[in-house]
Amino acid sequence: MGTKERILVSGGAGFIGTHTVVQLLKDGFKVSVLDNLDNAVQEALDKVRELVGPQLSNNLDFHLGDIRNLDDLEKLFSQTKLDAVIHFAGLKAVGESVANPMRYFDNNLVGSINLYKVMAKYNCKKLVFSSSATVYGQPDRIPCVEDFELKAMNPYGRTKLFLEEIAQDLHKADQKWRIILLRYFNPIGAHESGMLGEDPRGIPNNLMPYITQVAVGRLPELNVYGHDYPTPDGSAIRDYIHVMDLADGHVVALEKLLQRNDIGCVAYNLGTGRGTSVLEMVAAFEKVSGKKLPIKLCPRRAGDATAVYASTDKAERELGWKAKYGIDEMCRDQWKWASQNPWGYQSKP
Ligand SMILES: NC(=O)c1ccc[n+]([C@@H]2O[C@H](COP(=O)([O-])OP(=O)(O)OC[C@H]3O[C@@H](n4cnc5c(N)ncnc54)[C@H](O)[C@@H]3O)[C@@H](O)[C@H]2O)c1
Ligand SMILES: O=c1ccn([C@@H]2O[C@H](COP(=O)(O)OP(=O)(O)O[C@H]3O[C@H](CO)[C@H](O)[C@H](O)[C@H]3O)[C@@H](O)[C@H]2O)c(=O)[nH]1
Repeated sequence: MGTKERILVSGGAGFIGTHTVVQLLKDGFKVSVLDNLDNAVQEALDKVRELVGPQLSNNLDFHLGDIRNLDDLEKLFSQTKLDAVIHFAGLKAVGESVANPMRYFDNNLVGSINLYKVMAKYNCKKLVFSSSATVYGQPDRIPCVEDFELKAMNPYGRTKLFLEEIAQDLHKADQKWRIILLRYFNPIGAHESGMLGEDPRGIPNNLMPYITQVAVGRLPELNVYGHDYPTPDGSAIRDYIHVMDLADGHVVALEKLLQRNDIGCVAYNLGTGRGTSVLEMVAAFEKVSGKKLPIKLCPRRAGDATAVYASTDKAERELGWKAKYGIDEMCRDQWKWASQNPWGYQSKP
C-alpha cells in the first residue's frame, strides 16, 4: 500500500488521539502529531509506534507544541505540507471549566482560532473537529438528532458550541473549507492489544476511568451519582462508544473530506444509539473483570442529564459508519488495558 496524505493530528498523544493515529497509520496516512503534553505522555506515542511496527512508524512524527502559540503552529506548517487536520487538542473536564472558565476559553477557543488562522494561511482547509454530545445540553427528546437545537450547560460545553459555530462561519465565508464536526457520546474502552488506553491525571471525573481505578485498587469505591432518576434502575443513562469505533469514525470522515468537494460544514453523532445505565455498566465491568466493585449510592451530580443517547442514522447513511462494539467488548478492552497497566503509561509513583 502506498502512503497517502499527511494529516496533522492536534492532541494526538491523548486518549482518542493515540487510538486514531494507530488507525490512520495502518490505513497508510502520514501523521504529524502536535501536542503540548498537558494531559498526555510521550510513552503513549512510543506504544503507538510499537503497535504499528517500525515501517509505519516512519510515517509518524511528533512535535511538542501548543495550539495557543502561533510560533509553534507556524514552525510546523512552514516546514511540513499538511493536507488535512484532525483537531483533538483541548481541555475536557466539565467541573474544572466551571471553576476556571478562562483556562477553557483560552485553550479551546483561542487555541483553535490560532490553528484555523494558520491552516488558512497555508491553504490547508480540511478539518475534522472533536465536538461532543455536550452540545445537546439536557435534550428534551432522545435519541439526539444532529439538527436539534444546541445549548451549552457549562464553559466546556460553550467552547464546543462556539467552535461548531465558528466552523460554520468559516465555511460560509470561504467555501474552500471542508469541515466535519464529530459529536462524540461517551468514549470508553481501549485498544484491543491492551497497550493503549485512557490515562487521566489525578482523580478521574468520568465513570469508566473511575470504575477502572476502583477495580485495580487505586480508589476504594465508586460513587454512583443518582439512584432516583426516572430510569429502570434509577441510575443515569449514557451512550458509551468503544474508542476504536470512534477512531474508525475519524478515518471514514477524513476519507470523505479528502475525496469530496461538497462537504460544507456538517455535524455527525458518533455513538452506538444504545443507552446503558451506570449500574448496568458496573455489572458489565464486574462480569468481565471478575472483580466486585464496592459502590456508594450518592445524590445526583449537578448538571447531569437523565438519559442521553445518539441517533446514528446520519453517520450510517452519509459516512457509511456504524459502531461495531457493544458494552461487553468495551469493558473487556478497558479491563485488559487496566489490568496490564494499572498505573497507566508510567510505573507506580
Ligand atoms: N473523552 C471524552 O469523553 C470526550 C467526549 C467528547 C469530546 N471530546 C473531545 O475530544 C478531544 C480529545 O479528547 P480526549 O478524551 O482524547 O482527551 P485527552 O486529554 O486525552 O486528549 C487531548 C490532548 O490534547 C492535548 N492538548 C490540550 N491542550 C493543548 C494545547 N493547547 N496545545 C496542544 N495540545 C493540547 C493534551 O495534552 C492531550 O494529549 C477533546 O477536544 C475533547 O474535548 C472528548
Ligand atoms: O464517579 C462517577 C462518574 C460518573 N458517574 C455517572 O456516570 C454517568 C456518566 O458520567 P461521565 O462523567 O463519564 O460522562 P458525562 O456523560 O457526564 O460527560 C462526558 O460526556 C459528555 C458527552 O456526552 C461530554 O463530552 C463530557 O465532556 C464528558 O465528560 C453520569 O450519570 C455520572 O453521574 C458516576 O456515577 N460516578
